[in-house]
Amino acid sequence: MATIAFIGLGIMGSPMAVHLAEAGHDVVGHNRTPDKTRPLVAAGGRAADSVAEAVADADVVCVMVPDSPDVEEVLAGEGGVLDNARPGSLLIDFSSIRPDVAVALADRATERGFRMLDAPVSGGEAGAKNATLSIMVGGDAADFEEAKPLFDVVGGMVVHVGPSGSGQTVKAANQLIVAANIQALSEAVVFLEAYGVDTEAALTVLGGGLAGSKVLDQKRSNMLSRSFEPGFRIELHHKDLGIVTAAAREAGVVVPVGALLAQLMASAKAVGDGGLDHSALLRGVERLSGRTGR
Ligand SMILES: NC(=O)c1ccc[n+]([C@@H]2O[C@H](COP(=O)([O-])OP(=O)(O)OC[C@H]3O[C@@H](n4cnc5c(N)ncnc54)[C@H](O)[C@@H]3O)[C@@H](O)[C@H]2O)c1
Repeated sequence: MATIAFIGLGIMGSPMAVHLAEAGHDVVGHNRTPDKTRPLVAAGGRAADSVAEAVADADVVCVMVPDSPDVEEVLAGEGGVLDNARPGSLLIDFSSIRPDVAVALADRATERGFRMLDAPVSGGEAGAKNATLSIMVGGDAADFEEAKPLFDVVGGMVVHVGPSGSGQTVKAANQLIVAANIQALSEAVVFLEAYGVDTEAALTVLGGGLAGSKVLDQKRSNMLSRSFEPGFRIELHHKDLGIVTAAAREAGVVVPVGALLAQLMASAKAVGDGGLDHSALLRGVERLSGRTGR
């Protein structure tokens, strides 16, 4: 059993760390707001007051924080992982960040004697709670094989997709697909309601055909009941669409739907919806259609 430091115990990190502790690993968690360590401690893990304390004895360091600058701070900032973990230990970044930042951080980690994998996840809060996440892993194949038993504790579909940064590139594609799916579903729901169709019945039959999706299964109740507690915040998905559009531009690939989705999410943030679940893109459809207030 490994000693695992887990930095970032939010919506995703907390249940992931709990699963690792329940699997028998010695998990030491740290979060900027300390009360978030409670579920891990209740599951037999330990809480640390700082990154330095959490990583001091770790064989493996897991990171699950919001954005590229957060991962840079946790790894390379003052009091961070690179200065305080044991060289040789394996660093796994589960956060969704820019692929170029992932590559740069892996290079810095390697220079300091660490090994590093980028391992962003998909499956949402439900996937984290049920340990059924899809995990797309970039980095060295031997390091992936070493980490695979840990990935299997928190994940369902776990795939090594290529060298360092590849996991983040795949995750960017994932976020483009999910956002388009949610926007289309939102538009369909508002459209069906405008015609007075029984939306429950409609989504049930749609779910059995080619329009069926995990997005439909997981987000239909949020949309129909207009309950948008996250889940996955629009502001985080907007961050991911920024990654998609920048990386696509860099590669000379045109992503008009991605660019539009980034604008729609920026509009949602501008009206104060950034902290809501991404299924609240439906509110934007209602606003544009003059159908608010349901
Ligand atoms: N929520 C989802 O459905 C989902 C799904 C897949 C991927 N993701 C990705 O996973 C990552 C985390 O998302 P989340 O929804 O769990 O976010 P979250 O905001 O709920 O959790 C992030 C946690 O990190 C902590 N944190 C931030 N900076 C820190 C630092 N420097 N030191 C210690 N703790 C720090 C925060 O206090 C917070 O508790 C993001 O990159 C997101 O895009 C989220």
